[in-house]
Amino acid sequence: MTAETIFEYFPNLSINQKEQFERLEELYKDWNQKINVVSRKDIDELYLRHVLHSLGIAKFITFNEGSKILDVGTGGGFPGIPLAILFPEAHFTLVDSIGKKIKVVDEVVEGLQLANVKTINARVEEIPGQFDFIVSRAVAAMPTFVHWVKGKIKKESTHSIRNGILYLKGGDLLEELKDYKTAEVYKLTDYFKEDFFETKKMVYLPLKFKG
Ligand SMILES: C[S@@+](CC[C@H](N)C(=O)[O-])C[C@H]1O[C@@H](n2cnc3c(N)ncnc32)[C@H](O)[C@@H]1O
Repeated sequence: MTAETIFEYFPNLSINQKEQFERLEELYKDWNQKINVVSRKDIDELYLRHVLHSLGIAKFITFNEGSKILDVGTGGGFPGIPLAILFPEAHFTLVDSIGKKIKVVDEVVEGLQLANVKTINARVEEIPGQFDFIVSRAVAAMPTFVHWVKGKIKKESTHSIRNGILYLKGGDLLEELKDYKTAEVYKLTDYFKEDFFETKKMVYLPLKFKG
């Protein structure tokens, strides 16, 4: 898959956004050679496994101008970087506890001149601030994750849905979500036709969840 597929799924991109998506491959390849943060296979299929997967969140919600989004355990910048390209008017904070991962993210942010991204090298439990939405992929089981972030979600919403967590997850979520009656699960195959998404889901957990 190339950046062209991203443009087909998201047809209203500006020239600048298209260029940013196109540059991602080169930037990640360069930086991954110096500091290995993304597996070889994942780098070869960057647009499918990382970029399009991250953008599953954007098929569910459009982030407003000025809204504040926290990406917890961003690793090499996913889902935060693709979402920050797509929503240049929203503010993204990308946090990870591993310094070398944040170093790669910083280089990609600089390479793309992404003005709406701030990075923090810390455990999420330690950072201050409140956000409209918390996004994440593949970081911790839901109860642990909720425990980390529940004080970090703003009560007042500027979106048409309640503020909360948007979490990209795979596998059987029944057990993990059994205590979260308000959780909504979306299949990414409803948005994207590639086989890769067959096991991929997104969980929306609105504020005022139990946990
Ligand atoms: C499996 S990786 C996923 C990275 C990225 N979200 C992705 O999907 O490509 C999990 C990441 O979460 C980070 N992490 C785990 N616990 C964390 C915490 N409490 N605060 C911040 N980052 C954390 C790890 O350092 C690691 O980079």
